[in-house]
Formats: sequence, C-alpha cells, structure tokens
Amino acid sequence: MTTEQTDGAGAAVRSLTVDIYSRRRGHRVGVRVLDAVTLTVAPCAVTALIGESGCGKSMVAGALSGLLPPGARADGRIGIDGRDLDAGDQQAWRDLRGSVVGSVPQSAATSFTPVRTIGDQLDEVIGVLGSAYTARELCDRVRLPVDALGKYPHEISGGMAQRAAVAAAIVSDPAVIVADEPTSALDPELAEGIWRLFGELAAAGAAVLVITHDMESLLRCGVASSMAVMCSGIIVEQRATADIERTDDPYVRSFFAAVS
Ligand SMILES: Nc1ncnc2c1ncn2[C@@H]1O[C@H](COP(=O)(O)OP(=O)(O)OP(=O)(O)O)[C@@H](O)[C@H]1O
Repeated sequence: MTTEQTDGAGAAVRSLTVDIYSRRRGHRVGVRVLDAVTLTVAPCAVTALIGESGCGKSMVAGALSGLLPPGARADGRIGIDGRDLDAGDQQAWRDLRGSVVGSVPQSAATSFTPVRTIGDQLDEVIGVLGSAYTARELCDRVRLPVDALGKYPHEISGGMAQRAAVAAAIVSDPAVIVADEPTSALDPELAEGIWRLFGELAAAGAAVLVITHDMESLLRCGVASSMAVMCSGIIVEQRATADIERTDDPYVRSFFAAVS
C-alpha cells in the first residue's frame, strides 16, 4: 500500500486523472473521464461539487470512496485525514471505506436490503466497523425517529430512508463524508432537512462533499461554504460560495446564471 502520513485534515484531491478501459473490436480502448482534477474538501465545512450531467462528478465521488467502476484506472494523489494515498491504490481505498470515508448513496431506499429492518442493517454495519455507537444513538444524530429501526425500507418515507443512509455512513464518525445526489428523490422541504443535517455533521468536524443538481435548495439552506464547478472532466473553479458571483470564469458565470 502506498500511503504516507500528512497533517492535512479533510480531503485534498491532486491531479486526479481517471481513464476507463473497455474492449472494442478486440482492442483495449481507454476514455478519459477525469483530467487533472484538483479539489479541496475542508474539515468542518460542506463543499458542493456541481456541473452538468456527465461531467464527472460521480467519478470524483467514486475515487474518494474507493468505488470506481470496473475498468477504471486512476492516477494522482489524494490526501485524506492526514494520509497521502495513491488514487489508484484500490486496497488502500478499501481499507478506508466506511471508517475514514463514509459514503451516502444516491438512492437510499435501494441501498438497504428490502427484506431486513433498518435497525438490523444498521446493527450489522455497527458490528462490521466495530463502532461504539448504538443504532438508537445514530438515530439521534441524524434525527431519525427511533421507531424507524423496527421498520423495513419500504415502510419509511424517502426522507427517513435518506437519514437512515446518512446514519449508516457515519457509524465510524468518518473524517470525510461523500454524498452523491442525496436529495434527488426528495421534495424541497425534505431536501432542505438533509442539507441542514450535512451542515450539522460538518459543524461537528466532518469534511463533507455533496454532489448535486439541486442547487436551488442547497443555496437556500446556505450550508455549503465552498463550490467546485466541473465541466467535461475538469474542475473549472473552486471558490467560496459567498464569492462565486465574483468569478471571472465565463463557464462558471453562465452556469450560475442558468441556475439562479
Ligand atoms: N461505468 C462506466 N464506464 C464507462 N464510462 C462511464 C462509466 N460511468 C460513467 N462513465 C462516463 O464517465 C463520465 C462521467 O460520468 P459521471 O457519472 O461521473 O458524471 P456525473 O457528472 O456524475 O453525471 P450525472 O450528473 O448525470 O450523474 C461520463 O461521460 C460517463 O458516460
């Protein structure tokens, strides 16, 4: 494993390039989906990664969570909670998954097995990761009513399922939380509740990266202090949210003009 200790809390992606290889007409062909991506996910803050569909946001999340698709080859370095890792070192990423990096899936309802209760599944994650939390304590942290623990995934609302998925992601108090489109299945009111929850986790010390198209509710909540804008596999700009309107970049300017 290629790791070395650094002092940096949170996550710092440096020159991350991802190529995806597949076989076409007997030849191995690579397509570049991320190109020299540099991104900072500061501790005690929510960073939003935004950009049009297909620009590579989920690929960044995959690289940070050790969940790149088959055929992907990653190059670059990622500093994460004081470690400096080779982005392509899959074993290192597998070792960190769940404990140092918690990931919240896009579709919470389908991330749980339908045939077991939420409590049963949270207990299993707690056991596997050797967490000191109980499922009830996790419910408190994410404001999930305790009676949800006895229910099956189809018996709870989309907002509750999303909170349960956040509970599963924070079982080990990970330093970095990555959430890919966590509000995509929610109405605006529930979405704002989820954004506020990420704000609370950041206030408690986590470096939170959220990927979203739901700019309206995210901006309304005001929890994201930094925005990174992607286009065609590169980060065009990362800036403090309060400063984003002062950008000189024409792409970032037009992106925000379109969403505001
Ligand atoms: N498993 C895969 N194999 C090959 N190419 C892929 C794979 N998954 C994604 N891609 C390609 O990688 C690029 C980036 O995809 P990605 O899913 O990261 O975009 P995104 O910004 O998250 O899009 P969206 O907002 O629609 O979710 C796209 O061109 C996509 O077609």
